Amino acid sequence: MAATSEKQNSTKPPPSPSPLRNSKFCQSNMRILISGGAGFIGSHLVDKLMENEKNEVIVADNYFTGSKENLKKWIGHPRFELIRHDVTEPLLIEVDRIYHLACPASPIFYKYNPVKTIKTNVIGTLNMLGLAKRVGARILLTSTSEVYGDPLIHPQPESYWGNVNPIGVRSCYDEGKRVAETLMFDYHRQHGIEIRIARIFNTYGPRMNIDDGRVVSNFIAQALRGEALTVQKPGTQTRSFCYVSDMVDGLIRLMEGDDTGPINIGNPGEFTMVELAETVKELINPSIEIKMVENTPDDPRQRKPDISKAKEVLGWEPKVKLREGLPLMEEDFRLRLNVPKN
Ligand SMILES: NC(=O)c1ccc[n+]([C@@H]2O[C@H](COP(=O)([O-])OP(=O)(O)OC[C@H]3O[C@@H](n4cnc5c(N)ncnc54)[C@H](O)[C@@H]3O)[C@@H](O)[C@H]2O)c1
Ligand SMILES: O=C(O)[C@H]1O[C@H](OP(=O)(O)OP(=O)(O)OC[C@H]2O[C@@H](n3ccc(=O)[nH]c3=O)[C@H](O)[C@@H]2O)[C@H](O)[C@@H](O)[C@@H]1O
Repeated sequence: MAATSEKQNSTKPPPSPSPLRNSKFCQSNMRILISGGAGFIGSHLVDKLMENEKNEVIVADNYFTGSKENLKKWIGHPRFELIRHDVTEPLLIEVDRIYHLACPASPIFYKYNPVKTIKTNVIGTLNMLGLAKRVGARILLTSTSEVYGDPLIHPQPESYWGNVNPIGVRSCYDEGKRVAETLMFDYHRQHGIEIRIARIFNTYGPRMNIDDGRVVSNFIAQALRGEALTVQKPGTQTRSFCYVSDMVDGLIRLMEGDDTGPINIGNPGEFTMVELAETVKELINPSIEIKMVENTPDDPRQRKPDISKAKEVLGWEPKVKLREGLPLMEEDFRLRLNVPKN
């Protein structure tokens, strides 16, 4: 069922930034924390933010699904810092912006330790909001299209409240992110914190873990290893795939814009899993087989973002089509799997 949410403005002014920000020891104009910055999207966000010499970037990550390898070109850089930190514990530092990404994203990994996943989403987000409140930082949460569950409205606008199973095996993630969104708005209304919420739709690109378990990385790795592509039944379920550079551009625009969100950020090009498998086969390895395998419970049957709001409010829309993005990811996977192109 669709429902329209009212714009929920805060009644309080935002807290003032720490006086330390004006101290002579502060060399950058903007000190930015990225929780989960050693992961797939986070490390691309680091690359983009480090291009600006006025930015100082701090990554806090527990390396559950991320790695130092993703950030190796920045380690030792004077404007970059990497901290081994679990967001379920408080973090005391001085920053102006917080991109809060920390959370395993692949279903295999978030279902591996569901209690930890929900703690990461709830306690982790509370800790990041507490930090934002203490230092007067603006905070962006990377929420997910999974807040729409198995959607009954298609494509999904931000006003749709979703169709989520609260006790299913995916709930640690999708209900966890829903609570994280609630916490963001409660801190905004109660304490005047400046918040931004992105609802990210399936994103792919170089640096995804090879055995991450998500569909695009699975298919590319399988095609390169000469293994059959595993389409989970029925294969007619759809997803909309966004290339990572478009995603990073959308996240930065959202952070620096005036709208709290939530705003859908994703590519509206929609494909069935059979169509995706056929495209990967055609582009990477035409001799490969496609085989149907069992699916997991509560797999959403369709997913496509309505991005009217992102276009209007952020002036953002994705540029990279699936057929352009897949070869860029293939190149990276070839290098890491050591499979040269013939
Ligand atoms: N990639 C997508 O398609 C997608 C879609 C929707 C939402 N998102 C969201 O975007 C964010 C990044 O996703 P990603 O694809 O880069 O995933 P990823 O798994 O590559 O990155 C997540 C990062 O968070 C870190 N992490 C996990 N738990 C942590 C904890 N308790 N403390 C500190 N660090 C922790 C991991 O080690 C990893 O570096 C996540 O919040 C995810 O929910 C991603
Ligand atoms: O974009 C989102 O909001 C969410 O999307 C994904 O969740 P999901 O769409 O289930 O991602 P995949 O595991 O890549 O599955 C996509 C589809 O591919 C299918 N699949 C997966 C793997 C595979 O080998 N074969 C296959 O057919 C699945 O059944 C599913 O229908 C992400 O993993 C979440 O982190 C993210 O929040």
